[in-house]
Amino acid sequence: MENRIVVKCKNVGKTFIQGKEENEVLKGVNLAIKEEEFVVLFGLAETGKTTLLNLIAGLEPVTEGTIEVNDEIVDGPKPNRGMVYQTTSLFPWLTVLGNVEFGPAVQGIKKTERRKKAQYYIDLVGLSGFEKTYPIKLSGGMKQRVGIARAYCNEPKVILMDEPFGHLDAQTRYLMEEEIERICAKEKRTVIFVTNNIEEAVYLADRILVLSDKPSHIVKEYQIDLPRPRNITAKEFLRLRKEITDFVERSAGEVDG
Ligand SMILES: Nc1ncnc2c1ncn2[C@@H]1O[C@H](COP(=O)(O)OP(=O)(O)OP(=O)(O)O)[C@@H](O)[C@H]1O
Repeated sequence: MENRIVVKCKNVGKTFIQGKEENEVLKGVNLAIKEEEFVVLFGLAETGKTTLLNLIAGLEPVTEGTIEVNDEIVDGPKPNRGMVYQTTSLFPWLTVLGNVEFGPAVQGIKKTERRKKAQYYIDLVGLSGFEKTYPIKLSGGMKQRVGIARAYCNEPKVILMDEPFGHLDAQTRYLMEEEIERICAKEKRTVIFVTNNIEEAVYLADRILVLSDKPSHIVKEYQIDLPRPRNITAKEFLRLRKEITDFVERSAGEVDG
């Protein structure tokens, strides 16, 4: 059976107004993302990837068009959309367990039930044994694991990840890409993942949506049907990586001159 559509953007536009300046960042964005699909938003710097993610999260209002998540118009943040940021803003006064169970606690889920849930996701992200540790004692990669567990623990319909590995060193980044692949295979969710790293995009995505320059819209999409886990040195992987890079550079070049 065809998976149903969970996220829909219809003719979405976003203009920021700062004083007398108007900055039209997105214009005519149309997309449809299926249940359990892993979609990467890819584009050069400042093409509005984070802005689009924030609109889908309901953290910013659209200026034009509509966004629907799970058949509901987005008009503010909701627990059915979980965010994982580049620098994970963990609560420093809470332990790993406290951070992960924070969402369910706010939603009023009883202690035994939310503990069980939190423990499941802590184990899933490979942090068993660190339940009582405070964020200050964790490495960057471990903090991102907590951020992922925290997002999953709300059991959202859609997980939105904004360059979650952008600040990690290369080695940890590779490891976390493998980890997210493993986590997604076990806990199927709809994921929208922002990156400007092409290798990461091809490694993780079921589908890559390429954003144009500002005002941005989706200029191209690539269905990535390579078997998982993917081999970053495989011929087809390298071919796709080059094809997408060439496309993005060519389209940027057309605008530049
Ligand atoms: N809250 C805001 N107020 C005003 N302008 C904003 C705001 N958020 C983003 N912008 C502007 O929107 C444009 C796109 O920024 P955005 O961060 O969405 O791009 P991006 O593709 O995610 O960039 P990068 O890859 O560099 O992180 C930029 O010109 C930025 O200045």
